[in-house]
Amino acid sequence: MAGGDGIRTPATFPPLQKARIPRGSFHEKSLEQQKKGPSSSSLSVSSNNSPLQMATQVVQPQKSLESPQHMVTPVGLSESLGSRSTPCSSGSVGSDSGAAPFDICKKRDNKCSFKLSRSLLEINREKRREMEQFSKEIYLRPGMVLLKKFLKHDDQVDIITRCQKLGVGSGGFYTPGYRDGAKLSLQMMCLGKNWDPNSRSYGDTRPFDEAQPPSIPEVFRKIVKDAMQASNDFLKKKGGDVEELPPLSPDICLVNFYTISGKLGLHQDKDETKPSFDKGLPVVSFSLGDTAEFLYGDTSNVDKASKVDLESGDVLIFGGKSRLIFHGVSRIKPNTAPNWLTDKAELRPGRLNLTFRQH
Ligand SMILES: O=C(O)CCC(=O)C(=O)O
Ligand SMILES: [Fe+2]
Repeated sequence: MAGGDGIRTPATFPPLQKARIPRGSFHEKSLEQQKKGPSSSSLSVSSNNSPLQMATQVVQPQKSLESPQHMVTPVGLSESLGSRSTPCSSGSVGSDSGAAPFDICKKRDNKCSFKLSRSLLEINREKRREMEQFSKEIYLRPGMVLLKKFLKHDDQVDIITRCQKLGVGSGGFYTPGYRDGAKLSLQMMCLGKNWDPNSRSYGDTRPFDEAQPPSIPEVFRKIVKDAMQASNDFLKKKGGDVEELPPLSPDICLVNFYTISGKLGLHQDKDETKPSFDKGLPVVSFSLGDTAEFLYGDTSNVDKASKVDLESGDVLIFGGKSRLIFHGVSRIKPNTAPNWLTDKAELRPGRLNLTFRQH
């Protein structure tokens, strides 16, 4: 995440425009400006629906969903609009370090879990049916590949379990806050290095509680490596002048948990280093749980963005010519997580996302 004009600082809400916010942040722009697109984007504007995108069912977003008001949850409105309105949100906010840790998994209730749990036979049948839908690769645009259903079932459960444990410990999930009181509609945890949304920079500890981010589990790195390999094998097979992506050795992983009301405004991931960008080192993103409507495009103008669903098990890679693409999550589709996953991993309603980068 991170970055630049838009960083994960989605949107504008009228009262926030007066607040102290970093120059050039997405907060700074008026609603109208955001609809029109940035006046000084670092990327050139181009219309983006290539025939390939159409062929891969990438569709233009519905305008009503992309209203910037939806992308930010100012304090005071969070109870009705933001992630806090759902029963499963209880993470600490910014410097509010006394709050209970946020648990991405449901509390086990022994009394009712017996009655509600589905039979093993049923779960296995569903798992088999899911596995029959083979993984496939989708070329979204130069430098951007979507590996559908790349994460194995057991890996998905393992990733959730590990993130749950890390998330309730030191350096675990919190609601990123801003000095101006606006906060993102998600819970965040950093692995490897801390990304600070206020200064938009990486550090060894997070400023509000001095906690050190947990390290990136080795198994996560291995999956990233396999995904890069699969993506490059696919690009090689495609041939033509399609660029392959340089290998990533991630030292940062940002973990986001979106409740069903979670969102993330269009932004660029541009707080990593120049050598990282110059090499076009990709961002590798894992999706687990409920499906996200993911937007991407050449500007922060939501009306010009393309849209693709990210389902549980999907891995999205954007590097090379797409490394600085604008991207965001316009909504989470409730009740779309596979039943076998919610049964086994007991993930709360919502979506877990991990983005790996190299500083
Ligand atoms: O949730 C996602 O798919 C995107 C997350 C993201 O863009 C970020 O963390 O910077
Ligand atoms: Fe991002």
